[in-house]
Amino acid sequence: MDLLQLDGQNDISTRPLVLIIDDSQLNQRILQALLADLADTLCAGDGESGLQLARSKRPDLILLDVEMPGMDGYAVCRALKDSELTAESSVIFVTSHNDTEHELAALSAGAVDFVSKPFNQAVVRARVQTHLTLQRQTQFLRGLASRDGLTGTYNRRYFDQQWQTEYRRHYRQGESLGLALIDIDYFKLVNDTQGHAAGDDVLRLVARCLIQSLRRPAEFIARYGGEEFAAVLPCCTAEEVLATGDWLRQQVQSLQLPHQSPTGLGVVSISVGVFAAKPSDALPAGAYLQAADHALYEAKQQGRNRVIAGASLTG
Ligand SMILES: Nc1nc2c(ncn2[C@@H]2O[C@H](COP(=O)(O)OP(=O)(O)OP(=O)(O)O)[C@@H](O)[C@H]2O)c(=O)[nH]1
Repeated sequence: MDLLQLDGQNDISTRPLVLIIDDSQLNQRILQALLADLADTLCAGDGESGLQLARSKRPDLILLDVEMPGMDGYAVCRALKDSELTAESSVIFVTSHNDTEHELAALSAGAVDFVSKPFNQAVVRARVQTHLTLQRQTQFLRGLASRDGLTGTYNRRYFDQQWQTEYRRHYRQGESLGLALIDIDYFKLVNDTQGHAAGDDVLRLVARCLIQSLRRPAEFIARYGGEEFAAVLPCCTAEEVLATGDWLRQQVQSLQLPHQSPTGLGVVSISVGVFAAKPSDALPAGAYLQAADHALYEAKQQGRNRVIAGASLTG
């Protein structure tokens, strides 16, 4: 299995989804029929319900009418582009206005294209097809840019961004957020005794095992440094983070990868430092990293192949 797809991210094999926001049911039906073989479609009859559907279904492309009761198409487009959840959906305006002024207004609101009504069906299909292809290519490149080339886990840059996002989300929702820092024990000895290529293989196998061992969809693994990984564990209590850390430790040990480490264990093992708490002003995002890192250091000091829970150094 491709590591890029192990956790369900960047899966470009599914059919694209197009959301049609138009107050005319006739237009909705015509567009749905027109796109039936290109994409799955969803319809909304006004801006507000269109926004709600866009947030929950994350369509690849949105065909957006301008004149609608309540929010007009430009306001809907700006709201889509302002939200992290919907900004990546491409928007094509489908409107009875066909002058330059409206075309410019559509593009400056964040749309990628503009089609005038009455529309030529072949042209609408061709434009939708073009933007779906571009959208898929962008998703694929974005996926590659956030991955570590050797192990297929998320990379440090993605971790740094996503950690801040998760921290803010948990702060708003008053939920406990968990973090595990994971380091392969005596990894230098793998390189020294078995060679650098074998070291790379161990990194790949441990990474794959960590990814496959996570059990909840929003959890993810990132390569944090050379032989160090981070597990981000949303909505996770102090008790749960300790249990997850130990589960990961057991899973790596059960791979039974041969290793002549001074522990005498004979197989590759990991040490894990964990920390979980509700975010607060006294506990900024960086404090979790400090606490988990300190705990990881303790796990190494106490003999490795173990999990230690950190205490907040600031709170
Ligand atoms: N093969 C390989 N080795 C790497 C990679 N990145 C870092 N390393 C090696 O990982 C080793 C890490 O060694 P140390 O930090 O000394 O720690 P350790 O041997 O794992 O020992 P402890 O962490 O104290 O248990 C170094 O020798 C690095 O060269 C990589 O991508 N591939």
